[in-house]
Amino acid sequence: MHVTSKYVGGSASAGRTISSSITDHTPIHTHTHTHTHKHKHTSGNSTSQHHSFIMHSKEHISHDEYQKTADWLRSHTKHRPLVAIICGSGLGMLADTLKCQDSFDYSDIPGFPQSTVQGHAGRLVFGELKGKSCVCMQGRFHMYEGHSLIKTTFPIRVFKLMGVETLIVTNAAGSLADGLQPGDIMIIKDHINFPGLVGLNPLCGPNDEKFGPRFPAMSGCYDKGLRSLMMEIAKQMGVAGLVQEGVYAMVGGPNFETIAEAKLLHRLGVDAVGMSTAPEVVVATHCGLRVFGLSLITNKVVKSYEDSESVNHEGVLEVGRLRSQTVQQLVTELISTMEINNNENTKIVS
Ligand SMILES: O=P(O)(O)O[C@@H]1C[C@H](O)[C@@H](CO)O1
Ligand code: HPA
Repeated sequence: MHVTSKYVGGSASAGRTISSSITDHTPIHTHTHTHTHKHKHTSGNSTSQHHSFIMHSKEHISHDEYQKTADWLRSHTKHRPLVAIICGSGLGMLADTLKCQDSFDYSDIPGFPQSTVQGHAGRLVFGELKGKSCVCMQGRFHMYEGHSLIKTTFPIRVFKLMGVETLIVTNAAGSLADGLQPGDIMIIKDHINFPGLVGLNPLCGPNDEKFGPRFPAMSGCYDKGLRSLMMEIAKQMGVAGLVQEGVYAMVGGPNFETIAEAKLLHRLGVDAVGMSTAPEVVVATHCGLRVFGLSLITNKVVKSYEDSESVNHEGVLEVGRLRSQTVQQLVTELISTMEINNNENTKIVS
């Protein structure tokens, strides 16, 4: 494997003591925060959102509806992306690095849900990363916002219909593993979809065979080749000490874990916990997308009654900002280096 890019700011040596600028490759210490949360207000009808959440298992979006949104986007942008990126909390800046941008507020895209979480801009950005056409979700949808899982994962099938072949998911997550510190980056090796295990699964309801089979396999849903490519890239960048593989667990949120829940997750072998990603990956795998996932560890999950620290969303966003450059460099290099099918979809329509 040959990784060609040069990096600015990475130390030559791997290991936890890598030093660079204070905002980048240094270990990050979290604090107990006492800020109150500010939520974005949207024009969405909260009553109908709540209703659709309750009705999640009966809700159905037809193939035509996904197609309509895909067609609308194709007619409004010259880009024909093969790679889609979902930006996690505090990681939206990745989209700003795209060249030749066409961007759309979610509220302007027919059929798109609205993002309501602070730190999620609510914009779809098309553009080029290292000459490769990409689409980036600056803000994702979470179950706890009141979206049904069908709505939460709506963009994935739209991307599929637009010709996307690879999905890169990023998220902010709390660590259970002793070896994962705030500021570390976890390549997702596998996930535990807690809502899915009890039937809160976007694939519930009538199966659309045009997207995939009724009973899709999920073993190997995080592409092995891309995982090892990312490790190689991290070594080349001199940040291998910040990067390791692990298991992500999705919980429903929006509250962070109790100490008893944290102990349970730890005993189950969960390395990092968050409130997203698994439904997106399930839908992407169902429709045959290749998936790569990355968690930015923003906090340690409190798992001792002696510990007086507590986590909050502002702290999560802060670590996202501090590590955004490293995450951007890693993802950019992954896209630049990975093999992408070179069919007519890669071309920009003039
Ligand atoms: O969208 P992600 O999964 O990155 O967001 C995480 C989980 C919650 O939405 C939020 C908690 O701070 O960050
Ligand atoms: N728990 C759940 N979700 C999260 C966390 C956490 O500690 N940190 C960021 N997202």
